[in-house]
Amino acid sequence: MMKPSMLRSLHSAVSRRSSHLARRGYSSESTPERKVVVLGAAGGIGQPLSLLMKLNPLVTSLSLYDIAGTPGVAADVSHVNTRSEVAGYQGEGELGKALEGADVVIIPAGVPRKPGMTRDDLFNINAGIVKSLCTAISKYCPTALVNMISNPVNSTVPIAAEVFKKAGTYDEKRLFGVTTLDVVRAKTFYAGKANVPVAGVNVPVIGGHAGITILPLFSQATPKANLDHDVIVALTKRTQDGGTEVVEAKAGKGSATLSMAYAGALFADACLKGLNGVPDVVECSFVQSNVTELPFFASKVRLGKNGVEEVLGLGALSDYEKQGLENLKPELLASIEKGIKFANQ
Ligand SMILES: NC(=O)C1=CN([C@@H]2O[C@H](COP(=O)(O)OP(=O)(O)OC[C@H]3O[C@@H](n4cnc5c(N)ncnc54)[C@H](O)[C@@H]3O)[C@@H](O)[C@H]2O)C=CC1
Ligand SMILES: O=C([O-])CC(=O)C(=O)O
Repeated sequence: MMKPSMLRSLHSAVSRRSSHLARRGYSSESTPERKVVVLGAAGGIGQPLSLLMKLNPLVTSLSLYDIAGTPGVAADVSHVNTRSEVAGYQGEGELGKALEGADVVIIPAGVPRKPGMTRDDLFNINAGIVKSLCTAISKYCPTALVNMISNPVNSTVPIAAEVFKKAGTYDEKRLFGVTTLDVVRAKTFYAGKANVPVAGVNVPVIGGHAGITILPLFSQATPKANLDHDVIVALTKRTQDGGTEVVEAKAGKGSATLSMAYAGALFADACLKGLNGVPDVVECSFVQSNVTELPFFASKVRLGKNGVEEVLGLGALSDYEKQGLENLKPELLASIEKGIKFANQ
């Protein structure tokens, strides 16, 4: 029999934990039912991302789809004792069932790079995969928020937009290119150079998601640090080449999967919080935009009940960043136009 004093302290520990979770938007009893779908769930990103989404208390239904291998991943993840129910779907015949009723669809389906390749070299295979998956999304869950991870993001997001436009389901508020890994890297590399605890670091990253189109704004990084210009240049280059650093280290065995799963889970969590009405959820993402003359652009975005609540401006840029912005525009525009052209062929 528990003593009353022990019961009181247990009760206050539980309420401290619940109010802490509620403050972070995680009050599991009161949050609505949310279905999250992972397309490409048996892949290098898909598997750890599925696990991380299983750990998210905002998710009530987790739907794992791939062309092969999903029954095993779903059975495995389903044993984790968290809130969501897990279901695995395999092959095109089950895609509709996988998608029905989705609130958020995360897409890490497609081939990854090998050393010596650019992200654009993935276009020929991944463009077709994304086109067919988005066609299914427009049919089975046209109001879901779509988190596009498949590369080249600078082209796959415009492809998705065109597919949705053709189907009459396009809403620019609901389509996101996931650029969170660029932010994750910029924060990590900056904390190392600035010698500050990484947990408190913020660095916006704008532009797109390939090479020089990735533009971290270290002039806006917090906490402030007086880094020399050559350090900023090196940090910028390392952030832009972060993907290649991993591709080379994996030496033919693919690209970033674990850090990407982490980044994808962070972004999906932000989307869910926005849907649930948590205020002031801001993340960088590649979205339809008019902050520059380009039709799609990554910048800070406020997330809400309809997806994108507001695309935020770029803020003040250093001369170095202004130059980087001008330099990235032709490449980013060409990738966007390539995606639009492909989708309309
Ligand atoms: N946005 C970002 O920051 C990042 C994007 N990526 C990209 O994510 C994609 C996936 O990378 P990995 O997981 O490493 O590749 P992977 O090859 O390990 O996994 C891809 C999965 O997609 C599945 N797939 C292929 N066609 C499909 C279809 N039609 N429907 C459903 N699933 C399908 C495959 O069966 C496989 O399980 C790549 O395009 C990669 O470049 C990777 C890292 C970061
Ligand atoms: O570099 C790649 O091919 C994968 C990717 O997008 C990243 O790691 O940022």
